[in-house]
Amino acid sequence: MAPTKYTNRTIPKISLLDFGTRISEITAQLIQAAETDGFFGLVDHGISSKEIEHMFENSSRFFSLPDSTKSTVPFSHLNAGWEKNAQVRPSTGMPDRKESYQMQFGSNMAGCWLPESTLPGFKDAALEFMKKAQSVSEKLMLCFARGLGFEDEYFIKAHDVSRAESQTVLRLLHYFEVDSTVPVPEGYYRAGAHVDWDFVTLLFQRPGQSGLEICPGREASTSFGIGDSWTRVEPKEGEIVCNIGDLLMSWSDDRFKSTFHRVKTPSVVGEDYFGPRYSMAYFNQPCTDAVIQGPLKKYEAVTGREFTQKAMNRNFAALKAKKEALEGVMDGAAVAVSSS
Ligand SMILES: O=C(O)CCC(=O)C(=O)O
Ligand SMILES: [Fe+2]
Repeated sequence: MAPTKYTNRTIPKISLLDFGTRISEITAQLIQAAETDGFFGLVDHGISSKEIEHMFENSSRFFSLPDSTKSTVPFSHLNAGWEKNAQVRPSTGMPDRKESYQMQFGSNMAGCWLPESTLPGFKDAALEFMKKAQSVSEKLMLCFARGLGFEDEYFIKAHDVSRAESQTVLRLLHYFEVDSTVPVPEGYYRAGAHVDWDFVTLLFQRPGQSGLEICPGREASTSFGIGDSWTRVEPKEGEIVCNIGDLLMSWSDDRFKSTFHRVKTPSVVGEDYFGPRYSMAYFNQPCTDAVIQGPLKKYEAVTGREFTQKAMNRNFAALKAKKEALEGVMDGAAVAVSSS
């Protein structure tokens, strides 16, 4: 693979400790991070390392089931369910080397949960963890609302997970172990470079299972950050890595930056991590009927449903262009387009 240029950048670390009394200070830090890097690490957020690890154990339980069982809850056009080697990124034109399982709170999950007898306790544990991730997300939403001059509850209402219109997703990810003796073909990524389409993503990683890389800022970026200088983000126990998605970028009239990121396929022995990588991404998606427009009205108002549809269409168009450029390489590959 062509060598990547790396730069050491410090990603802002933001503590949510004493949220009620420190809210102004936290808001200022979040706005600063959102305007510059588009990425930040959250600590003292109220989800313990034990709770995160417990959800990772549930994730491993799910992924260690046979494919024939997981395939009974396949990925659906409602952005829920299981896929394997099927998410093709426009940046690479190749399927990510991974499997993932997406869960939502409401009826979009109909037929996408495994029976209790197959995976006892899993659904309850997942929903409980999702509620915790939601409560952290709502703190961020309150601060972003204040920073943009909206009323405090504005974004929280637009992402109400108790409503049937909710589209918010927890994605469990499993990247397969890589054989260090086999050279990595050009263009292979565990997850190809992309931006997320959501409001803000909360990413949970397991210490030691590295590979996440980010390319901060947006204006100066080349297409998908290829050729730009990247920064590795090492997983730290208890820390949630957050990134601004396209939705918040648009809802802030481009004041906040949605940022390219990817997961490298390990290739350098002694430097990269070749073992399996598990991560979990909580994508804050707008309710289908939420109306999205920034305070400066830079973009036309759209609903949450239209925003998601447009993002999917853009992704499909970019993918089609990439496929045509790579004619033949992609024949027969199934395509899953989802939250990122
Ligand atoms: O696994 C990771 O660290 C990144 C996952 C990601 O960016 C995504 O699924 O959108
Ligand atoms: Fe992502």
